[in-house]
Amino acid sequence: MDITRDLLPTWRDWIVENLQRGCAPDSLIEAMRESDFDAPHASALVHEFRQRLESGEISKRHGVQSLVPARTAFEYGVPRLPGGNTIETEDGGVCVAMRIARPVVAVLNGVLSAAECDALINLSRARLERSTIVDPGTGEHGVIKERTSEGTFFMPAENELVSALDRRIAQIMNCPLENGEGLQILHYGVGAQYTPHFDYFPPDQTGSTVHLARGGQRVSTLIIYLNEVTQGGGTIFPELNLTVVPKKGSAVYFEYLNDRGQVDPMTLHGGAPVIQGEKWIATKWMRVGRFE
Ligand SMILES: O=C(O)CCC(=O)C(=O)O
Ligand SMILES: [Fe+2]
Repeated sequence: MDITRDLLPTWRDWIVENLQRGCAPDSLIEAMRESDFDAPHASALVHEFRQRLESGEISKRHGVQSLVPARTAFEYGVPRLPGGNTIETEDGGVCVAMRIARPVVAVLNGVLSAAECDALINLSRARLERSTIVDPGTGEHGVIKERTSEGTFFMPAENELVSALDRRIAQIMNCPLENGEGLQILHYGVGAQYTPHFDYFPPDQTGSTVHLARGGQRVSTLIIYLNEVTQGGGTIFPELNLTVVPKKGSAVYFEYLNDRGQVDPMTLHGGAPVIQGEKWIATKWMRVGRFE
């Protein structure tokens, strides 16, 4: 029996694409397990696609020729994130606690004060809604079980605090202010998580077109922790075996679009389940052009 017969095309493409770009099969199986595949099934699927890719059979049977030619590897240029141990902003500076060069990831301390974190949480509480994701096929927003947080967006310059923070964040991320999407606040209760994903819009997928029309591809992400989580809730980077532990006012930064328009799959990341306590974050996504 063909074990791939009942698999959704989005999962099929996801497995094929990730195998082609050299992801470890175990990290795919792990991500699938977190999306409620049972382990033997996930493992069988990944190994089946691996064999089909190796034998060259996959393009004939699944019609995914566009995925089959080897992608040119992501080329790292000069990081967009400023160098140095601190990053200056108009109202102070933030400390770089840790940097990785490939992919470009950094942990930053002192991005927000404790009072600013509390103010953002208080402003958001009353307007939280269940978070959605963009369906790669249709481009529509939908609620899925892989993302169980609640959130809200602030419009640019919606209030004085948001204006000041947006300016500071743009300086840290070294991008024009107007390229930023509205600051997003997320809240995760016990058990809530966001399984590993990319923040960029998958270049090959039709659903991306509508999003790319507004400001182009995403360039970089800043996730700011607004509180401390008693247990769990770290930001995980499965390709790097890295977990960033939430610390109030600190942030994790990563960038994934180069000058050639390539996106960096090593920035796969997610929010691990909150085991005890709750988790509040503010996320900023920068676009390559003006976001309107
Ligand atoms: O919750 C986290 O730590 C990750 C959030 C995230 O990946 C996102 O909002 O895109
Ligand atoms: Fe993300």
